[in-house]
Amino acid sequence: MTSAVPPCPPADDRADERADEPGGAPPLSPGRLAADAAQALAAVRARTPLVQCLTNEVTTNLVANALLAVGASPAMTAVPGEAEQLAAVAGAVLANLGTPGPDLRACLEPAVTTARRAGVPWVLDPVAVGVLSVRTRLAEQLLGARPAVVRGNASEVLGLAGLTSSGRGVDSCDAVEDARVAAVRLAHATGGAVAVSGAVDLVVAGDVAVRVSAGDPLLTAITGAGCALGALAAAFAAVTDPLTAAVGSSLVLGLAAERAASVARGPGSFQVALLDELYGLRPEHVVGLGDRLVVEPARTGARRAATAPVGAPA
Ligand SMILES: Nc1ncnc2c1ncn2[C@@H]1O[C@H](COP(=O)(O)OP(=O)(O)O)[C@@H](O)[C@H]1O
Ligand SMILES: Cc1ncsc1CCOP(=O)(O)O
Repeated sequence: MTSAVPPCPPADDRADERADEPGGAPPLSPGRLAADAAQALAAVRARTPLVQCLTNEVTTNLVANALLAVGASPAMTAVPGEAEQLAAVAGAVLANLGTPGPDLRACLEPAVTTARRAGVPWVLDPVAVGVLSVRTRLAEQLLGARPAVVRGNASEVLGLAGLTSSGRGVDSCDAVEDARVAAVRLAHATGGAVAVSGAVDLVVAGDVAVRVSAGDPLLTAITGAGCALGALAAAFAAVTDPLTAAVGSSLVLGLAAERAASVARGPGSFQVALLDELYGLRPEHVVGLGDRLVVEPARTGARRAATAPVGAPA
């Protein structure tokens, strides 16, 4: 593919050091972030942002339904020649590389380039990047159009940053904390947020990192939980800044999953209940979730395992 996307600027290596300097601590508090996330959920419900989804063939239905459940308006449009028309007027664009066939590949670059130029935030979900070569090259090219949010599992984020990963297909075999340095570098290169999903999600934006403890292991027993998270991040990015979008979408999906798991009998009923819980979630359920968040300088704890408990009641 010839690239119309401007090259990604080199990673700001000194940024890693600056994050450790005195005064580098983030001014954000967990309570403030949770309140911002709640406000963003309210804004999604009030404004019904159009989310253009250039996404995979496996999980498109779950992704569309998850977006509808939080109040966004999904459009699964991947027709070469017209994708960029929608990108110019959408609230946000999702670029998910799960099944990057010829049509999707032909749509992605024009759509994200158009979105970038139009000031429309877009989200990159680098499914299986680092494992498979075509999509890895594609993702690297798309990065130049500076996604507001990159959302991937640890192996995908490592692979996208060009670091060694041990992903297996679409699944991660790496620990979230092991992708922290990769997330920091990508966040500095794009100027946006990078969300590494796992038992405890890690969101990095600039010199700030946020660990989000929410979710349930049943999310890993259905296909599309990660895709749904990327889509929710796009819906949130349409109404708020990248950091709040990434943290807010992680909190919302995680909380809905915990509630769904408490009534589910297995993955099938869990998926149905997950949509019900997303639909029923209100800003007042999210506003007090500051205790699920740890805010820290991005490089702090790079060698520490993420051990915050998951599944605690809201
Ligand atoms: N062990 C776990 N416990 C709780 N939540 C999890 C766990 N693993 C993943 N999640 C959640 O599942 C969602 C999808 O993450 P993940 O499985 O890493 O994505 P992917 O499907 O891209 O591999 C995220 O919201 C994440 O927080
Ligand atoms: C199974 C599969 N194969 C190609 S895309 C896809 C969906 C991956 O979805 P998720 O990573 O969100 O579970």
